[in-house]
Amino acid sequence: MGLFKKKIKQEHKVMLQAERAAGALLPEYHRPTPECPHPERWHMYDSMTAEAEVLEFLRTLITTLKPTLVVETGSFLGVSTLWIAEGLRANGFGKIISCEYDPIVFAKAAEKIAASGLSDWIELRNESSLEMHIEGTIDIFFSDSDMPIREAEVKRFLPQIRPTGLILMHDASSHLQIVRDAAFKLESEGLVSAIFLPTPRGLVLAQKREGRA
Ligand SMILES: C[S@@+](CC[C@H](N)C(=O)[O-])C[C@H]1O[C@@H](n2cnc3c(N)ncnc32)[C@H](O)[C@@H]1O
Repeated sequence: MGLFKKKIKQEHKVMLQAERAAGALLPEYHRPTPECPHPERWHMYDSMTAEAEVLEFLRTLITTLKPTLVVETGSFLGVSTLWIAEGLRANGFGKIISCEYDPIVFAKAAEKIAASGLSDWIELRNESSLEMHIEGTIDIFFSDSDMPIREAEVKRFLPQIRPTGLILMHDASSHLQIVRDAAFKLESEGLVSAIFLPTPRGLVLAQKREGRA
């Protein structure tokens, strides 16, 4: 091994950790921020999957807003995809399209989704959010891929997002400044109105300005 040991990709490392944890809930591990001084009051399955409370919030948003089309970028192991799909199943209609560009992670997510009984509500794609093409109008856009590309991702899909719909940007805490800055920038350019939920990793809820009645 020594010098030539290949660096294991963070996503793959967390994937193996998640497998070993076998669905056990842990206290949230992200460090305190001024807006969220007690992250340990939240829970997580692993450091990539959204906080357990955020997953519950996603499902509730789906049953509250009754979307026809939800788009998620960054499926990871498909956990947030499944919580959203549960909301769709409770509604009795709608679909989520989720993309994951890493083929190894994608294969794991596909396996999990196939075993879940929720496949009918999910279209999982092994592609990049920056190349993905979506037909039709998006009711909820959940941006949860690589942090440096979130601004580009939201801008790419903005024309297709319904003015009464919602844009969610995960990892927007002041600790993970890059997504927070992207949301501030989108707001300062007049593209969206945003609120910043003080969860451990930060969650932006936004609505596009264009077309607002
Ligand atoms: C934070 S994890 C997603 C967590 C997941 N949404 C959840 O809460 O269960 C981010 C994932 O995005 C993937 N990713 C990164 N850049 C991407 C891109 N451009 N398109 C699609 N997936 C991407 C990574 O491989 C990783 O699995």
